[in-house]
Amino acid sequence: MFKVGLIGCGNMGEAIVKGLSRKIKSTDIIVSDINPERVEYMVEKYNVAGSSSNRRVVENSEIVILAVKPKDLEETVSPINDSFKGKVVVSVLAGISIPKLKNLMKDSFIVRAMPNTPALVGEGAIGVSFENDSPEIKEKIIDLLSSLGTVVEVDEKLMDVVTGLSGSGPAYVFMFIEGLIQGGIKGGLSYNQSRELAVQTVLGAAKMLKETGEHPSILRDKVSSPGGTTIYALHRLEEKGFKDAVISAVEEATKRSKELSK
Ligand SMILES: NC(=O)C1=CN([C@@H]2O[C@H](COP(=O)(O)OP(=O)(O)OC[C@H]3O[C@@H](n4cnc5c(N)ncnc54)[C@H](O)[C@@H]3O)[C@@H](O)[C@H]2O)C=CC1
Ligand SMILES: O=C(O)[C@@H]1CCC=N1
Repeated sequence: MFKVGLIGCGNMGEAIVKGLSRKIKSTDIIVSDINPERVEYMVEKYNVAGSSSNRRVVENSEIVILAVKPKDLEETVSPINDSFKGKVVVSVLAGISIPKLKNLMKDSFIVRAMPNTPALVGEGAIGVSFENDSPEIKEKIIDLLSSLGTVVEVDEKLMDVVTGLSGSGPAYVFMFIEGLIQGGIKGGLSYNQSRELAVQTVLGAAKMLKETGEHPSILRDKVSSPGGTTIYALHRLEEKGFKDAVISAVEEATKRSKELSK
């Protein structure tokens, strides 16, 4: 019996497997995908077990992680729904509610998680909701998911916001970093110099927030010397509606997650 079976070896599935292999032996993980090349790649790269059969993955695993796209959920689960009996199923599918999952896999325990791709380097942000308050299962799943990064339990009603904030959030940060890099290049730095400086600036700022617990506005003020460069840049960002754009981005992704759940 494998500790974890994962169905769907795409971007998120790979990040999850990479993250989990920090906590459990890769030989305790089995994966499947309709694309045999993805299974082969995962077996080669992460030394996990692989199968062409979703049923085999489910029947031979204690915990089953679903990492297919929302549109593929029914065709993935319906043909093998009897195999989920007695299993703990962790779904990472955006917008798919616990009741909807329970309806498809009646005799299993449903966990809904919203990770993000930094799970690949063990620095993910993972929102998690449980179908009920079973302490044993909660402890086991939170311990397992903690290998992917920081786990935050939320009421399932807020899972769409988690998706909009941290599920999709890495993409917003990548776009911001791209802008920093292009700003550096515009000023004459090489791509590599700009990339190095931009990535470390974002990493450093996030680490400061994490370690000081300070409000972002306090740390932002500490950079803004009176009459200096930063306040001019911040004024420009306000003129361009930077913060409003970020808030709207989270709102739009949240809205889309709600639409996916219809
Ligand atoms: N990419 C991300 O940053 C995040 C994705 N998610 C969720 O993770 C899920 C997967 O997203 P991605 O990895 O980005 O998509 P993806 O398209 O990269 O991966 C999905 C995989 O599922 C496989 N698949 C499709 N139907 C299947 C079936 N019937 N049986 C077995 N495998 C099947 C596909 O071949 C593909 O490899 C989605 O539900 C998404 O909402 C959640 C958080 C973050
Ligand atoms: O874009 C998506 O639908 C998935 C869910 C959160 C991040 N990627």
